Amino acid sequence: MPFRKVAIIGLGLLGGSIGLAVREHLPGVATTGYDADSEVRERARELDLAQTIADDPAEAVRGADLVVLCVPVGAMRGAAQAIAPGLSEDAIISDVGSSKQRVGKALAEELPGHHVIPAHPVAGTEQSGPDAGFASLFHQRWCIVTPPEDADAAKVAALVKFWKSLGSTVEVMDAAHHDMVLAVTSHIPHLIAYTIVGTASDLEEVTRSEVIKYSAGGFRDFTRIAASDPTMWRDVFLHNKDAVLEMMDRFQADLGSMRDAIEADDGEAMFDLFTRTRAIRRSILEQGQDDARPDFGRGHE
Ligand SMILES: NC(=O)c1ccc[n+]([C@@H]2O[C@H](COP(=O)([O-])OP(=O)(O)OC[C@H]3O[C@@H](n4cnc5c(N)ncnc54)[C@H](O)[C@@H]3O)[C@@H](O)[C@H]2O)c1
Ligand SMILES: O=C(O)C(=O)C[C@]1(C(=O)O)C=C[C@@H](O)C=C1
Repeated sequence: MPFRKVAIIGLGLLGGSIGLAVREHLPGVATTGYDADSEVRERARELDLAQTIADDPAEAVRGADLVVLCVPVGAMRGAAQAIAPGLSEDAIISDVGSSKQRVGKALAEELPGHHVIPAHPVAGTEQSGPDAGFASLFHQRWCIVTPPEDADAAKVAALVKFWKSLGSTVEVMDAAHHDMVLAVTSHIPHLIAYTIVGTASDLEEVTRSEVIKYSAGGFRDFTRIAASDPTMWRDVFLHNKDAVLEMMDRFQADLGSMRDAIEADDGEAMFDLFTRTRAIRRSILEQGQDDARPDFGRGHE
């Protein structure tokens, strides 16, 4: 492994999981952690999420050859400013943020002359906080690395190797492309879940208790997604605004077409779409990229 010491800034679901995963998969690699919230630091010590938990961000990154920022995307710039005084010259500074263009720009602006290589493990749950982390989170999951054009190839290779060691399949991609793809596959689905659960709870004739009572089926899946962390997702929508708005326009147009099909009793249009979407789900299952993988979901519902 090209790294001797990994510093993790932000010790919630992602940061905690990285700490636990490094201990399991890379036992020779030292870990330090820091979180802006002193209660999270305390809990991280109890849970042993990293070998050392520092009370100061610059102290946490001192001597680290890989620093991974695991804070909400809106907090990345501030976290970069806070670690700057402690960074080694040849350290890689990466992150796990769900949107990449603005995060990459903020990190590059705050850390000129450093090796900034953003990344996004496409792995998570609706849970947050230090108790939510688990070592197998990244198993059989994509991790998308979005290096700037002038990135040092050896440093990119080292980061790719790190994520592979934690069980991920790695793809290197342009940040703008990442943001467009993830807007469709992750950000808009969360927006739809937040909206539909909000709509259901707002409806006067569907009381809150009935929403809970009858949510055993498909609606329950939406409520899981809609329970995701409000700070994280507010930041994602604001930081990937352009791609999210573009995809929302597409989605609204498609929703309008579906409305027209229902109004016109056009069963064929509906049947064709539902057949296509069923095939997509089946191909996802065939590729093994699903919650049905053996070590996922248990104990994290
Ligand atoms: N939750 C997911 O499913 C998921 C999946 C992939 C990527 N991500 C990304 O990972 C990042 C972290 O998400 P999470 O789910 O672990 O959130 P989380 O709420 O579980 O943890 C975030 C932690 O960051 C800390 N923090 C906030 N500002 C800080 C700062 N300036 N310095 C140090 N610590 C700070 C918070 O106190 C909190 O403990 C986000 O950027 C998110 O977009 C999340
Ligand atoms: O499974 C979930 O609960 C998730 O929402 C995980 C999920 C996703 O949309 O796939 C959420 C945000 C991330 O940036 C990566 C993964």
